[in-house]
Amino acid sequence: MTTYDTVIVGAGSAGCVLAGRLSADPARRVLLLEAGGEPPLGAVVPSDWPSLFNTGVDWGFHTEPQPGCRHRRIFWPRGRMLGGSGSLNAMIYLRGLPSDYDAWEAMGCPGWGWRDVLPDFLASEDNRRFGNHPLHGTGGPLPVEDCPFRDQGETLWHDSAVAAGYRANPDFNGGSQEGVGYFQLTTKGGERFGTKRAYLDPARERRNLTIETGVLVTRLVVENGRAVGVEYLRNGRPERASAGQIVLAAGAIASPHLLMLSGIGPADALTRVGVASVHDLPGVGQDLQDHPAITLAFAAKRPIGLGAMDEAAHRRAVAEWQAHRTGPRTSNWASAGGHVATRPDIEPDLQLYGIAAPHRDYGRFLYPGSGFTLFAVLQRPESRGEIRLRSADPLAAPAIDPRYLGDEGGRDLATLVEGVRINRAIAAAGPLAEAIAHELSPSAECLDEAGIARHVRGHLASLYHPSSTCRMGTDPGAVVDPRSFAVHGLDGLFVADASVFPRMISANLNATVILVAERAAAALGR
Ligand SMILES: Cc1cc2nc3c(=O)[nH]c(=O)nc-3n(C[C@H](O)[C@H](O)[C@H](O)COP(=O)(O)OP(=O)(O)OC[C@H]3O[C@@H](n4cnc5c(N)ncnc54)[C@H](O)[C@@H]3O)c2cc1C
Repeated sequence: MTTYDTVIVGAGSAGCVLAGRLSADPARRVLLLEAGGEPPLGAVVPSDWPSLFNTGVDWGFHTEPQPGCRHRRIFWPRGRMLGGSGSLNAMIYLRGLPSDYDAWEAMGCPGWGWRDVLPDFLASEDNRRFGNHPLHGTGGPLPVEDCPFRDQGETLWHDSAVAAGYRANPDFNGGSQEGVGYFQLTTKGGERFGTKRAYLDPARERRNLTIETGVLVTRLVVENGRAVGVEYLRNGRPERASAGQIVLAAGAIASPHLLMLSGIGPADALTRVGVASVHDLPGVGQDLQDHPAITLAFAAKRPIGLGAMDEAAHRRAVAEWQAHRTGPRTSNWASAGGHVATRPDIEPDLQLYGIAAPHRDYGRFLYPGSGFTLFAVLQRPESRGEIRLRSADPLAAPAIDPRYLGDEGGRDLATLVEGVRINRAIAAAGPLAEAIAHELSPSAECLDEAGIARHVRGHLASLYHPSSTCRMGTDPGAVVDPRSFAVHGLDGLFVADASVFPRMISANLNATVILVAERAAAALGR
């Protein structure tokens, strides 16, 4: 058994940052353990991320049946490769609202307010459009740029949203998030550029960094209140590594799962499935939050943009990408969007997307021909769910129960119903009104309030943003210390990934996951 200074579990968005930063100290021996392997070509070509779903690089989870969603199990892809979910995400770079981080601070996380986190966001950013700017950084490891390709259908959506009364916003990470425009992406030279490329690859030759892929971590070894090592399977055979610091960066599902498999979590629940309690920590796996989304699809009167591409046009696009790293394959197909408020007195509570192809569930169900899909995504869900152990077997997935639309007041459902109305208003305005032939089934049949609510319950999908299952804080339900990232009550054990968010943010998560990992690396390196 080899001994390291730091073992990092999971080479995802956060794990790659941690490995890159911590191994910069040549005196520190770092081991990075990852269940998956090298990302395939589909993780490099920006347009191809949905094609990775349900393949070997996707954990391909499903939720428990959701009572609020007609008892459907909802699909939750997660990356299983170097770069993790950041190797199959849509690459959108968006920070939360300043009020999100101020709320974190108010929840008992000193130093996490907007004033404090902004400099750290800027330090990791290398913005290729805005350059030096009070709200943007240059020279950081993470390239941020405009989507290199814009589809005609995306422009039509944008102009219709403006015609429907939403203001054009040239920079969602600028002074205000509100309005419609185009998201910036973490791409460079026509390729995905997540934290694997930005932080891990430059560190891979370091002699003090060992990267083990294809190994499944099954348990943390805790002795006398201190985490001293990890157990993992390589080709089904058990191995073990020990270290002074064990850092969980396995994501918002697997980090609480591993804690619970190791006896760290709500003692009663662990005992019920046959795991001996090592450290009773009731908050582990609790407070699960996600961004639920509802879509409407529309057929176009005539071929437009992406939907107009025939077999030959797709072949040309592939050839163009192969030769020059330009053209349609550099698009994430989700760069047109924005943020709107459903009530006059609040900050934007819905994120919108205008996608230039008619589909459901991120292309898993495609309608033939040209058209549009309009998304409304709930930004600050009130529903709270949990990750719990289904069994003591580390090879069994945990139960994922976000309890969508489970909030008592029904605010989550009401906001998504309003999102459907907003999207119909956009579809009926400006150039989309001209281009659209009709709304497609099944949403087309849902017209009154009750019908729209039925559509939301029957077709809500995830935007794939689980968070907060090992949240930072100092209250009895908190799991991680907001300054040191240490698991409360144990020595040598830390968590640094999307699971430590004290509360969901009003944006896609990756930029904030990188912030968490940068801060954890600084804290662990001290
Ligand atoms: C399809 C999709 C699209 C998204 N689009 C965007 C977007 O456009 N913009 C944005 O900001 N966010 C987006 N997100 C969210 C964002 O990518 C994630 O929130 C972020 O990547 C989470 O980072 P993480 O480090 O917490 O976890 P992950 O990146 O998921 O990393 C966890 C890593 O741990 C490994 N692991 C897990 N368990 C074990 C184990 N037992 N042993 C060994 N290794 C293990 C996993 O294989 C994985 O590599 C998207 C997510 C998905 C899934």
